Amino acid sequence: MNNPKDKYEYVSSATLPTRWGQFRIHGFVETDSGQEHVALSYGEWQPDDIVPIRIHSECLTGDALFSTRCDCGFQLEKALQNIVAEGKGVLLYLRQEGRGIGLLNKIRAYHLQDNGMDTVEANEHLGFDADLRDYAICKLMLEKLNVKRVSLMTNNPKKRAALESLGIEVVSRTPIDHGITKDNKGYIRTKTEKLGHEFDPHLLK
Ligand SMILES: Nc1nc2c(ncn2[C@@H]2O[C@H](COP(=O)(O)OP(=O)(O)OP(=O)(O)O)[C@@H](O)[C@H]2O)c(=O)[nH]1
Ligand SMILES: [Zn+2]
Repeated sequence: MNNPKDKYEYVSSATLPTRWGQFRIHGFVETDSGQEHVALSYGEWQPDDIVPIRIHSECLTGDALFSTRCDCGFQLEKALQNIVAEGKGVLLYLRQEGRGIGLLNKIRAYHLQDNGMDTVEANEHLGFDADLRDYAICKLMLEKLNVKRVSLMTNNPKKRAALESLGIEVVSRTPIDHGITKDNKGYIRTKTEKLGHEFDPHLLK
């Protein structure tokens, strides 16, 4: 069981019609923990083509409950729209809620932020690192979908570095700066200052 490939398994695929077009959904599981992840794919490509992709970290509040406290829901929608507009692409939806601390701990962290801490201070106050995410499963997901070269939609340089360390060629990065609101500007500023995210400073004024 030391082979990292044994840690993750592909399970099944199906069609997934969405508001923007007809995707396919592919299910994967982490064998030790039972944690489930999905990939959405759209269109077709050859193995050497550059495929637009987004790695999206689960955010129940933003993705499903319409929260404007972060930019996740807006980015998710924009990523799917971009993929359809490009005619092909992949969204890796990783179940790493709250940058890996889980939903209820994220609510604890939000509570601390309601009382003045920033997103990094709140994680640390709860005894967590600022960002606990692991991207290793992306390798199996992209292999399964025949993707070797990508253009990556993100503002987070750690995602680019993680893919490159897994042997994926990141040919370019596309900023995804949709969904900056009065409710999340401070949060996004902290991401820029403390977590290394790249945002156009004019958007954060
Ligand atoms: N612990 C914690 N997690 C948060 C908080 N706000 C959002 N998240 C989680 O952060 C993750 C998204 O990370 P972001 O930093 O917004 O963006 P990113 O994925 O690093 O980078 P992009 O690709 O540019 O979107 C999701 O899992 C959210 O649930 C917070 O205040 N505390
Ligand atoms: Zn979010």
